[in-house]
Amino acid sequence: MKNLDDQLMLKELASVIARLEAVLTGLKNPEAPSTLIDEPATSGLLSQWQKLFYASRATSDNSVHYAAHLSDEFEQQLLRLQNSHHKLTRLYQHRHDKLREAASTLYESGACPTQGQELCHAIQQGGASHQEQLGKLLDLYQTALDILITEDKQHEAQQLQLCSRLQQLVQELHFSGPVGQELTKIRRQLLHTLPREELPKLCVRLIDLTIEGIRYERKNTKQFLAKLDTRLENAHHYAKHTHDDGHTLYEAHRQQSGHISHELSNIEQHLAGQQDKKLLATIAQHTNNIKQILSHNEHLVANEQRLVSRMAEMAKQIADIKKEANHFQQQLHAQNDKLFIDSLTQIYNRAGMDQRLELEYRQWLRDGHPLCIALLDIDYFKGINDKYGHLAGDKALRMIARTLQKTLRESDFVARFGGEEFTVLLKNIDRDNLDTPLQKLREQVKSIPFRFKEQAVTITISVGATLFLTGDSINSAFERADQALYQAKHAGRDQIVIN
Ligand SMILES: Nc1nc2c(ncn2[C@@H]2O[C@H](COP(=O)(O)OP(=O)(O)OP(=O)(O)O)[C@@H](O)[C@H]2O)c(=O)[nH]1
Repeated sequence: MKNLDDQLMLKELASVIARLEAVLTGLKNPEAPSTLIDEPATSGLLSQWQKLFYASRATSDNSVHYAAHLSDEFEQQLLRLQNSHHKLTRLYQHRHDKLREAASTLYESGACPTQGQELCHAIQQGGASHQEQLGKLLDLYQTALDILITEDKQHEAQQLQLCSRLQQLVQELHFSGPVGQELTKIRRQLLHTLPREELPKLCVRLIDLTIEGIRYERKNTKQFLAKLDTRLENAHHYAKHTHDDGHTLYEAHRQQSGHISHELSNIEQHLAGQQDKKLLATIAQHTNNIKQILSHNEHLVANEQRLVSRMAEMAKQIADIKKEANHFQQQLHAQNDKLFIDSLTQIYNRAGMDQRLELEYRQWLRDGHPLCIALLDIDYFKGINDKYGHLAGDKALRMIARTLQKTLRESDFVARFGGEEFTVLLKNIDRDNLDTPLQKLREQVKSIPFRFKEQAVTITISVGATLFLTGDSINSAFERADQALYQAKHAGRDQIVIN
C-alpha cells in the first residue's frame, strides 16, 4: 500500500475528470447552427428574379431565355444549398444530443465524474492515512495484548484509554459499503469500555476491515474507470463522425457556392450584347443582390468551417482524456497487484494466496483435476535470528522465497503465508508423483550456500502437504496440510509428510 502512489493516481484521476467536465461544459454551449440560414431573404429574392424573367418573355431574346434557364438552375442549386444547410444543422443537433446524452449518462450513472470525484475524495481521505492507520492499529493491538497478559492494577485505566484511541481511529476510517456499516457498529460499541479479552480481537478485526475497505474502494474505482472508458469511447466516436460528416458537407457547400458564382458570370456574359438598357439595369441590380447573398453565404460557410474545426478539437480532447484514463487504469492495475505482494520477499503475500486459493478451489470443484496444497516452514528460524540478527533472517527469507519460486513450475503458485511460513499450490499432480516436486523444493532450499558472520549455514524446511479430496472445503484441506506439517516437525524436521 504505497500511499504516495495512491495520492498521485487520485490527483491524476481528478485532473482527468476536471478536463472531461470542461469538454462537457463546452458541449453544453454550442453555437446554434440553426441561425446560420436566412431562408425568407433568399427565397424572396429568388421569386423577384423569376418574375423579372417571366415578365420579359415577350422580348424573347435568346440571351433572356438563357438567363431564364439559368434562373431555374440557380433556384435548384440554391435549394440544394439550403437543404445541405438544414441537413448539417440537423446533424449537428443530433451529434450534440448524443454527446450531451453521453455526458449526462456520465453524470447520472455510477460512472459519472461527480460520483467519481466523491469516490476520489473518499479514497483520498482514506488513502492518505491508511498506512498510518494500519501502523497505529498494530500498535494498539500490541497494547491490547499487553493489557491482557499483565496483571497490572492500572489496566482498567489503560483499557479505557485504548477504547478511546480505537474510537478516534475508527472515526478516521472513511469507507463506504459493508465495511463502512461494520465500522459504524464498532464505533458505537467503543462508546462503552469493552472487556480486555475482547480488545485484541477487535484490533485484528479493524485491521482486516481496513484492508477490506481499501480493496472495496479500489474495486469501485476500477469499475468507475471501466465505465468512463466506454463513455469516452462513445463520445470520441460521435465527435469524430460529426467532424467527418461536417467536413464533407462543408466541402459540398463550398463547391455549390462556386457553381452559383460561375453561373452568375455566365449570365453577365450572355447579357453583354443586350440593347435593352432598362432590362439590363434591372437584371444587374438583381444579379448584385444575388452576389450579396453569395457573399453572405461565404460568411456562413466560413462559420461552418469554424464549427468543423471545433469538432475536430473536441474529438482530439476526448481522445487525450481517454488516453489519460487508460494510463490511470493501468497504474491502478499495478497498484492492485502491489496489494498482494509481500514487500520483503516480493512474492505473493497471504492476501494474494487467499485470492488464488479461492480461484483454484473453484476450478477444482468444476473440473476435479488434482490440486495440492503444501505448507512449508523454515526449521529453527528463531535460532538464525537470534544468532545472526534479524537482517540475516530477512536475507534468508528473501533467498528462500526466490529459490522456491525458481524451482516451481509456471502453473504452480507460492506465497509467503506469514513469518517464516510459505504456502505452495501444485496443480494437476497426482498422489504418486507428489513427492518428487516437494522433495526438490526441500533439497533446493537446503543447498542454498548461506554465509552469516563468516560461517557457512545450512537452512532446512519442513513440509506438510495434502491433495484436495471429495467434500473438502478450503479450510478442511488447509487443516490437513497443517497437521502434516506438524508431523514433519515432530518427526525431526527437514522432511515431507503428505496426508
Ligand atoms: N528476520 C525475520 N524473522 C521473522 C520474520 N517473520 C517471522 N520471523 C521470525 O521467525 C521465527 C519463527 O520462530 P518459531 O515460530 O519459534 O519457529 P522456528 O524457530 O522456525 O522453529 P520450528 O518452526 O519449530 O522449526 C521468530 O523468531 C520470528 O521472529 C521476518 O519477516 N523476518
